[in-house]
Amino acid sequence: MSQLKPISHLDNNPSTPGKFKMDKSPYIHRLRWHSSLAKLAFWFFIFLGLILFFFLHSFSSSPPSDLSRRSLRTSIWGGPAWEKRVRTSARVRSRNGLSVLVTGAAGFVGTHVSAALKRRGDGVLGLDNFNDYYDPSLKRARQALLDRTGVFVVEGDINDSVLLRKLFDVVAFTHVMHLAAQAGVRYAMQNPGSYVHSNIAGLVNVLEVCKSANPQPSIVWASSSSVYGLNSKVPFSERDRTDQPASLYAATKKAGEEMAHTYNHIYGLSITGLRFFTVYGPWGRPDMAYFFFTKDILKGKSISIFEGPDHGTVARDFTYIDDIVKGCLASLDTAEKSTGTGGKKKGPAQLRVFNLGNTSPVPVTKLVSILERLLKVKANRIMLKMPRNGDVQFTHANISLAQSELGYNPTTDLQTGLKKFVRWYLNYYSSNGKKSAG
Ligand SMILES: O=C(O)[C@H]1O[C@H](OP(=O)(O)OP(=O)(O)OC[C@H]2O[C@@H](n3ccc(=O)[nH]c3=O)[C@H](O)[C@@H]2O)[C@H](O)[C@@H](O)[C@@H]1O
Repeated sequence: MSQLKPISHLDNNPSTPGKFKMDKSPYIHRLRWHSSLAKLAFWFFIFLGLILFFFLHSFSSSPPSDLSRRSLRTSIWGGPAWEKRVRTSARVRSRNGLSVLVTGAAGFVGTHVSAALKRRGDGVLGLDNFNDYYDPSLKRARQALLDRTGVFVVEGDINDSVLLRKLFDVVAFTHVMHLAAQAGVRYAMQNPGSYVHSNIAGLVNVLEVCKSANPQPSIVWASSSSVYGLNSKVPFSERDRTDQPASLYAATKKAGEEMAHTYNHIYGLSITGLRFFTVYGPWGRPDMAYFFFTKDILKGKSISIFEGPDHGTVARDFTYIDDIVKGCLASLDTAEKSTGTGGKKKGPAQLRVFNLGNTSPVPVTKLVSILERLLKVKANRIMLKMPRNGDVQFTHANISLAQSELGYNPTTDLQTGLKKFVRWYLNYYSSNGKKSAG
């Protein structure tokens, strides 16, 4: 009997030394057949028990890693009403408008870019997984803001290729503004897997879906000034070396730029990478220094300010969000069409990388002084030697390429931008006293 074959095969396998000494009478044979079955069942249940144990254990360990939190998250989507919302949100309302899928739409830059696109009549659909890297209630508040402007944010992960393909089935997006990422330089030491999950696997998934979409969209995505790493030539130009990342975060962004090259080369995807320089402003990210310095100064808590070797200045080319948004929109507007169809390249396609910075680095000590003045509270400063945590001592953007190709021209200095941030912060966190900055 064919069913017996695997068993007899198992029987011939000398897994226990005594097995082959047994009598081969039919009765004994049946007994042996039953005992093998019982053994199989026994080991099967032990195996099942072990799987169950590890499964439950991974749930109960606290706190769960960011990666596990992400992968456990399920999104609810689909159905005619959902598709209608998707279509309505992505509908273009101006002549020659774009139809843009914005990933990371409930993030800091994603919210501002989505709102700006919608305001000028482009079709916008958001996608965000609402992970809890920082307070998700802030992301929900941004979502509510977008909802009021007519942007629907679908809850889902960029690694979910079924969802992404579905979105492209429903809407023929002309552009993808890919901003979903695991951000933060220092957190990469705590949760490296989350960077691989979002910035490597997630990006590949987005590129895979875009390459097979018909028509292929043009892609603009967020790289980072951190790719310059240990580069000491200032200001940082797109032509400078970027092969010495100082953090895993930077390494994943650099890897993203290389993968962009590959997808452009093989599939004809039009891709533009934007190296953002320390973006700040209203609705910002609570994991960034200007944000948690504000919170801690107001609470009377001490703040650690990093300094370089020999008390060297640590400085950043802080860039205001409105300037970044202009750079993002200009990148979308100047993006050429992808050239592939059916997953095949038909001709050379555009591949670009731009610095989007402010061109005027400011020491972190000066940032703190501005905050003190705006908040009318003296900070309790603790000067600390910069820990080896992925930080670099300074950043400074050369923006001449973005100026000539995109017409990018940042106009907001740190004092002006922080004033707007502080106004937003006080208003957002003081309203009814319920919210807290974490
Ligand atoms: O430009 C970029 O590409 C990057 O900008 C920021 O990274 P970073 O410039 O390190 O911004 P913050 O984390 O806000 O730090 C700003 C400055 O404050 C300093 N710092 C930070 C934390 C702290 O406790 N003390 C302190 O002095 C840092 O060394 C840095 O010089 C973002 O967090 C990254 O996601 C982004 O990719």
